[in-house]
Amino acid sequence: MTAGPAPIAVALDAPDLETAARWATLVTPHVSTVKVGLELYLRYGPDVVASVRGASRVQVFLDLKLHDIPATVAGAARAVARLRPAFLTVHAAGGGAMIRAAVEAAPDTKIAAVTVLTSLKDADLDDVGLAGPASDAVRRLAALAVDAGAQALVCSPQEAAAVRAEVGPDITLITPGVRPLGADTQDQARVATPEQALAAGADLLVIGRPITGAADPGAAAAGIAAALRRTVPGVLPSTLGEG
Ligand SMILES: O=C(O)c1cc(=O)[nH]c(=O)n1[C@@H]1O[C@H](COP(=O)(O)O)[C@@H](O)[C@H]1O
Repeated sequence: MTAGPAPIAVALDAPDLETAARWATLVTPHVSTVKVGLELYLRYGPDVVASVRGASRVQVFLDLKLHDIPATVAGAARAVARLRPAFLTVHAAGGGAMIRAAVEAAPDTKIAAVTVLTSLKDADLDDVGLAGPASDAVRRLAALAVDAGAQALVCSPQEAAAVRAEVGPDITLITPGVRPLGADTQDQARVATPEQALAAGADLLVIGRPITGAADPGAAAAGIAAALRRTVPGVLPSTLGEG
């Protein structure tokens, strides 16, 4: 990997805007992307995107995990498209027509289809009506989403290599469930280290609490970025979106 921001999306899952903006300022010298999720967006609305983007050129990943009938998802995607996020998440389980509706409604944003949440383990899949194991369900949903036009996929690093083999090189693979060696997994079930995720073919690693929960989030982000450079030389993110 060359110098420059690392292919990391820092999940700004903060209870208030001041904290999120502070984290964003601290990490943006080191990472390519910041992620705004439901906690911030539902509290502060669309203005939050400009607040965390600040004066930087960091990509904003809008993680709203839309999951509804196609017309409703199209309307929601259209409503946020003007914010020009690099990525917008939808749940792949909403089906092909729903994913296609989002893709058509937000032409300047990569629609990222969430396959199987990284908090679920194989034993949980029965309960939510998915035929497991997780690796099979992820591959099925990944293929469905790409057929429907999704330009990005969200899966755990444990499935990244299999998904890459399934969908080819042009799809942006995004992996949450990333934990540096020895870090607490918290509510994540299917995890791997940042180095393993990148080596498995991920283009963008979503990392939240291991960075934002550190005493110095900027130093934590810089440390993970440096470790990636050391251990995965020559690996460049292939298809990061425009922000
Ligand atoms: O869509 C996501 O970003 C996502 C999908 C998924 O399967 N698992 C998952 O953890 N995420 C998000 O990734 C982030 C992970 O945060 P940490 O567990 O703190 O690193 C959170 O903001 C989640 O909402």
